[in-house]
Amino acid sequence: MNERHPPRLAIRGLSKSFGGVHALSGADLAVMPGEIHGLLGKNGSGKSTLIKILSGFHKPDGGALEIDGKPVPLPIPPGRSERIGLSFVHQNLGLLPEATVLENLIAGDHERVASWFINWQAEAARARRLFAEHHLDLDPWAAVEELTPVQRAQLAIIRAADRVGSHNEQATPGLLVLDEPTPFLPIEDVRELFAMMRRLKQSGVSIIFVSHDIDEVMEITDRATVLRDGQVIGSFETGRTDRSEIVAAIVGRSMSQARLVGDAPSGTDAATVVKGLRGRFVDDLDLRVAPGEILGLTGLIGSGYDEVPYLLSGASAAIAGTLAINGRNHHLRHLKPADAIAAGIVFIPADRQKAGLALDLTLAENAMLPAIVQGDGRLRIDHRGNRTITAELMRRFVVKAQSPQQAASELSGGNQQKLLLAKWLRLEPKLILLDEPTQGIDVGARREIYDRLLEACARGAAIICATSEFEQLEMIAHRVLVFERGRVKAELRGDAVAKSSIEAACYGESRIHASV
Ligand SMILES: Nc1ncnc2c1ncn2[C@@H]1O[C@H](COP(=O)(O)OP(=O)(O)OP(=O)(O)O)[C@@H](O)[C@H]1O
Repeated sequence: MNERHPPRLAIRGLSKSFGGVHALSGADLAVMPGEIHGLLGKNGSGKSTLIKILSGFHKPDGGALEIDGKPVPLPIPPGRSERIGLSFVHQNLGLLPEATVLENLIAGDHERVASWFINWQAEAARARRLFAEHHLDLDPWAAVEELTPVQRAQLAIIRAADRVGSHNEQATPGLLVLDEPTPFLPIEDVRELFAMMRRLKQSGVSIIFVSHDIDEVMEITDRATVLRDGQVIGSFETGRTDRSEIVAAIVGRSMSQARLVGDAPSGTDAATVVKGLRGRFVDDLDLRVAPGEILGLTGLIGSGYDEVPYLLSGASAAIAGTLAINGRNHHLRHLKPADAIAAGIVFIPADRQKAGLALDLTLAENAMLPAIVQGDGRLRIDHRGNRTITAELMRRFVVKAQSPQQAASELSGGNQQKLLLAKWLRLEPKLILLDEPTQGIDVGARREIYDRLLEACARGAAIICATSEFEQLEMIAHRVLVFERGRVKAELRGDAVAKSSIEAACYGESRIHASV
């Protein structure tokens, strides 16, 4: 980080309202050359709004921007970002899966593809040099859909760095904005990305790293800025700041990370029982979960734990296996999602935008959908009643939105996730299947989600939660199954459900059954 230069990026008094909502109020932010700067804040705190102003998507109501000490007029015209030294990698990475690595690298780079003729061999040689410089093992001719998730993230980041490096009119290495690039990546891959970010930093690139993962922010950033309700609460040197201080700044109060559940409920009379489950990754799995119990499933990537909720809900076809719930036995090969819902099973997938919500519909319409599926097929919709119920769900699940009639697409990512949970828990299901339930949810709202899940348990629901977040399991799981190669490698219960022992079980070699 170079302290003598003017900030790579300086924002002063940036504001933006949507209707009556102050998404951003007078926000200040400074990022130095070669600095990795975290941007933290609760769901709906204004992070995306700030970034969308920088990318030229939103026109701010007021505020000033300087890059490398020079004023830049706002709004930024669409398509100008790279020329002023800014480049963006959003969570979906913006890659074309069917195209090659090389095509993705130059797609949309108008200066490179403006001529009549693209010299593919020369472009491939250039790409190879670029990848070698950044220690990346990428084949320019490989299809992006064949890359691993971390390679895709690396490609998106290197493309952004390359663009800003070559098009920036100020000839500096520029600033990259990485908007939650890691949530679907396992820890080993996150480390690989961090190594790449450190190398970019060494070459003078500045990075804004948006994340809900406080541990990641503490590990990779030099400083971090916290937004709350559209206002900057403060900027911290992460190496010198306590984690709990940052959490308190995010949520506005101190938060305990203590375990929220006690012993698993006793008595298994009415348990959900799965036998002989086989899928693409899961191999001959037996499990049972009692009413009122939260069973966590975890493991390293590819271990198969995250396939289980899809197989038990009919979202993916099982090869074999049975599920007994409520005294009825279901053959999982033939189970359809509608059968699962009728049997009292709900599934909340990780990919809320593609698989969870109808983004063009309103919040109330989204909240109503499961009730239609569950109903008798006759469409008698009580819109007014539904709006009232939705308003109540919004209050209970702390969904920050203007009204039940707002489009789901206008909600911040975390608020979309809370809406998704509200919509399914409204059915008071017997078995709740979750895949990464708090992805993109801020630390304060997580606690509220956990409380809603614990309420569902108290009512007698059983929960199966697949997650790579060990801390989450420590807080809410009565019992944890750790997977390896599609099979259960370790079972942890009671006080043995701790972040450290889950980590040890994932990375350890032997089969362990720890319980207290
Ligand atoms: N296009 C829009 N129309 C109306 N309101 C909006 C729009 N975009 C954002 N908002 C509102 O502005 C506020 C800030 O939202 P923003 O998306 O910036 O939050 P965020 O910090 O990125 O949240 P998350 O972590 O959940 O993604 C929220 O109250 C959101 O509902």
